[in-house]
This record gives sequence, structure tokens and C-alpha cells, in this order.
Amino acid sequence: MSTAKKQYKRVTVKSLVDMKQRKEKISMLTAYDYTMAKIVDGAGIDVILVGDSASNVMAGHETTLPITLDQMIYHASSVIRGIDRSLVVVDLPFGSYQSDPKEALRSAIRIMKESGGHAVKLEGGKEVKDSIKRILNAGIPVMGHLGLTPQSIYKFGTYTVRAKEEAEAEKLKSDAKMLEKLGCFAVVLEKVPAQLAKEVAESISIPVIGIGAGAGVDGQVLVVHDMIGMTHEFNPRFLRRYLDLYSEMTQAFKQYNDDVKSGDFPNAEEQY
Ligand SMILES: Nc1nc(=O)c2c([nH]1)NC[C@@H]1CN(c3ccc(C(=O)N[C@@H](CCC(=O)O)C(=O)O)cc3)CN21
Ligand SMILES: CC(C)C(=O)C(=O)O
Ligand SMILES: [Mg+2]
Repeated sequence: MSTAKKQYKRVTVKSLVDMKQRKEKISMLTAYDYTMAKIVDGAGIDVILVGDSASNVMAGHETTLPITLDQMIYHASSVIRGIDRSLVVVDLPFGSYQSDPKEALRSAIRIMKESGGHAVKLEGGKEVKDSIKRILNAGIPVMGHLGLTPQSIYKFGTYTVRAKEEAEAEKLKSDAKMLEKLGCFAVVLEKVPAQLAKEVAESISIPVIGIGAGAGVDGQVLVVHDMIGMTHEFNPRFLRRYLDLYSEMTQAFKQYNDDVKSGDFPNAEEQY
């Protein structure tokens, strides 16, 4: 084995649980392609999520429901070719795990075999218990996802904050406990009150990764195109924008357009 290139230490599902024990926060961002994954991995982000948000961000769909398993595998295999260190988690898309546990396992196996991803993520608690068990039994690490679960948007009708009522909060707490007990290595909590998210994080031994879940959890995740300001109309208050690439790119494209039209580009040095 060549060792020259390997100064970095790969992130594993085990190292994430260790990080929680050491109270070291976990960073996670999405990526859907090779070039982005290479930048995110190189910057030292612990976990890369190949999210089904690719349905919105890459394909322009209104929801995450249309993206297919084949499309997720395409995105995930591109991401895998760009990484040296990050742990790559792949969303199981809508329709690939809900009908029965065997289908769920088949879908998870396809992701592992055809993309080279390191783990899968799926939405829901008790409803998907048997599917999670099957996948874990095959040796595939599973990340849970509770709170706002975008694949169920038509059941709820809105993207408002979840688990504000006592009954829903209790279900969320018991679902989180269940995911821990089954053997999931982590769980995403999306758009729930910060106090509830903190209580959940303190009540289980596996890392809780928040998006719109406050600072009392074990790590944070954002959609990369949102945090670099490429998406323009998505403005939930949990989002912090680190760049305004929408403006910067628009300016660059306008300048290029002008330069082409005026004949300024290419100049004498930019030709053969
Ligand atoms: N670009 C992008 N970023 C995401 O974070 C993301 C996706 N797409 N697609 C899949 C899911 C959907 N997610 C969402 C969608 C909407 C809100 C949200 O807060 N929407 C409104 C408020 C809606 C309401 O209160 O009724 C907002 O303030 O923008 C949050 C997360 C998170 N995921
Ligand atoms: C927002 C994160 C957690 C996600 O599931 C996605 O990007 O699909
Ligand atoms: Mg998702």
C-alpha cells in the first residue's frame, strides 16, 4: 500500500461517536458532485452529506420527492471520487425504503456497492424501525433524521418548526432513543426548538447533528449552496451565509458577457 499520500486520518462512524464523548463539535455540509466534494473535504469538514436536497438544488424540483435512487447513486459516486478524509453519508430517497424492509436493504446495498458511500441516512422514527434494523444487520451504518422530514412534506403541508407541541416532542424524544438503541451512529434533527434538541442530545450517546436545532447539539449541517449564497430565495433564519456567491457569480457572468460582446476577450495572450 502506498503511504505517501495518507497524512490525514479518515473520519469514521466510530470517530464521530468519540467526538461526542470528547465534546468536540461535528461539522457537516452537503455535496452532490466531485468538484464541490473536493473543496469541502480539503477544508476539513468532518461529514459530507449527499442529500436528497439535490432534488431541489441540482435538479430544480420543488420538493425532495422526485429524485431517484439511480440519481442519488450518480451524485454519491461523484462525491466519493473527490474525498480523502470526510465520511460520506448518502440519503435514501423517497420511495426507496418505505414500502418494506427488504426493499430498504436492497436500496442501501445499491448505494454502498454502486457509489462507494460510507453510510446511509433515512427519515423517520418508529415507522421505519424494521427497515433500519435490516440495514444495520447487513453492516451498513445508518444515520437517522427526525423533526422536519422533507420527504413527508405533503403530510404536514408546511416547513414550519416541528415538535412545538408536547405530544410531538415526546414522540421525537422516544424516536431518538429508539434510533440510539437500534444502533444508528448519529441522528439529524431538523427545525425543532433549541431546548428540545439540547435535551435529546443530552439523553442519547450518539451524536445529534442539527439544522435549525440550536447550539446545544453535537454538530451542525447546512446545504452547501445555501451557506455560500448560491441559492438566493431560500432564507430560513437558521441559515448563516458565509459568501454571497449569487451576486459575485452574476457579476462575473455579466462581465464575461460584456467582454465577449465587445471583443475584449480573448486578448493577445489568451490565444495561440
Ligand atoms: N436549498 C435547500 N436547503 C435546505 O436546507 C433543504 C433543501 N434545499 N431541500 C430539502 C430540505 C428542505 N428544508 C427546509 C425547507 C424549508 C425550510 C424553511 O424554514 N422554510 C421557510 C419557512 C416555512 C414556514 O415557516 O412555513 C423559510 O423561512 O424559508 C427549512 C428547511 C431543508 N432542506
Ligand atoms: C438538510 C439535510 C439534513 C438533508 O437531509 C439534505 O440535504 O437532503
Ligand atoms: Mg435529505
